[in-house]
Amino acid sequence: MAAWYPILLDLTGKRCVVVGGGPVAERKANGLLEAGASVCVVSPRLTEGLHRLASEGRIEWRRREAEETDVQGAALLFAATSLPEANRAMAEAARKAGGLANVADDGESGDFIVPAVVRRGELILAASASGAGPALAARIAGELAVRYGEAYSDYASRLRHIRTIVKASVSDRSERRRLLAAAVTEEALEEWRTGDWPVDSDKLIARLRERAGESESA
Ligand SMILES: C[C@@]1(CC(=O)O)c2cc3[nH]c(cc4nc(cc5[nH]c(cc(n2)[C@H]1CCC(=O)O)[C@@](C)(CC(=O)O)[C@@H]5CCC(=O)O)C(CC(=O)O)=C4CCC(=O)O)c(CCC(=O)O)c3CC(=O)O
Ligand SMILES: NC(=O)C1=CN([C@@H]2O[C@H](COP(=O)(O)OP(=O)(O)OC[C@H]3O[C@@H](n4cnc5c(N)ncnc54)[C@H](O)[C@@H]3O)[C@@H](O)[C@H]2O)C=CC1
Repeated sequence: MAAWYPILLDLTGKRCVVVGGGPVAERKANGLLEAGASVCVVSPRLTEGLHRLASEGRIEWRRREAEETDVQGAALLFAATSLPEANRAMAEAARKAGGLANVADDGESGDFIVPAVVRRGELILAASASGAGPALAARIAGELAVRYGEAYSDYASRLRHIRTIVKASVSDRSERRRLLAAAVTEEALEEWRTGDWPVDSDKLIARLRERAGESESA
């Protein structure tokens, strides 16, 4: 069994080909669109959702059965037809063409599998059971979505700004690490979100030193 390596890919504008037009293909296509990929779906039929995306011009639709040439220029190939042999043949073709393939009916015969994902702006939470139980991955992602609510989207964008200030104002690396650890407690994140904004750099550093000191003496 594979010891899968988790990674976040930048797919902005990159060509990704999904073969198959059922609910599984739709889920993959939607995940790809969220990541800004350029999506092409090859299938004689589409779900209603995929149909809408095609008519809105958000995906390219090749209305026919998949052919090996469909993988040309694809960074990623998602084989999600109902035919295992077609899925395997397309994955093989994608690999030969230098891309990576996902096989929906048999994860192990592809190069990567897709985790269950929760997006909160720049915060991305992913859960995977390595194919042992996709429903478990989905359940855990559902729990993470409750634990890490919409506020985390603001938290992440404020934190990006704060980190830029800390990096520009504190040259000592261990001090930077100490301050940034103090910046990410739930209490601190809520303070950045609800406090006056934008923050004054000197005041922010002073406040972070205070917070770091408090947590160290606690
Ligand atoms: C290996 C993998 C390959 C891949 O697709 O990358 C794969 C393979 C298979 N899935 C199957 C079934 C189901 N898959 C789901 C759901 C999801 N499946 C996803 C990923 C993966 N599925 C990869 C492993 C990831 C991991 O384990 O971490 C998720 C996380 C992400 C996504 O697809 O976007 C998404 C949840 C999204 C969400 O809701 O958050 C449900 C639940 C449901 O539909 O409600 C069921 C029914 C219950 C069950 O069977 O467990 C079957 C049997 C098909 C059959 O019976 O014919 C196979 C084939 C096999 O058995 O290996
Ligand atoms: N990885 C996952 O999360 C899951 C995977 N599966 C597996 O994925 C497969 C697809 O699942 P669903 O979308 O529910 O199936 P589905 O049967 O609803 O859809 C299959 C789609 O493939 C198209 N198709 C069939 N032959 C084709 C070909 N040669 N070229 C291009 N398109 C072709 C059909 O027109 C249809 O749109 C299932 O057979 C199952 O084994 C099922 C559930 C979850």
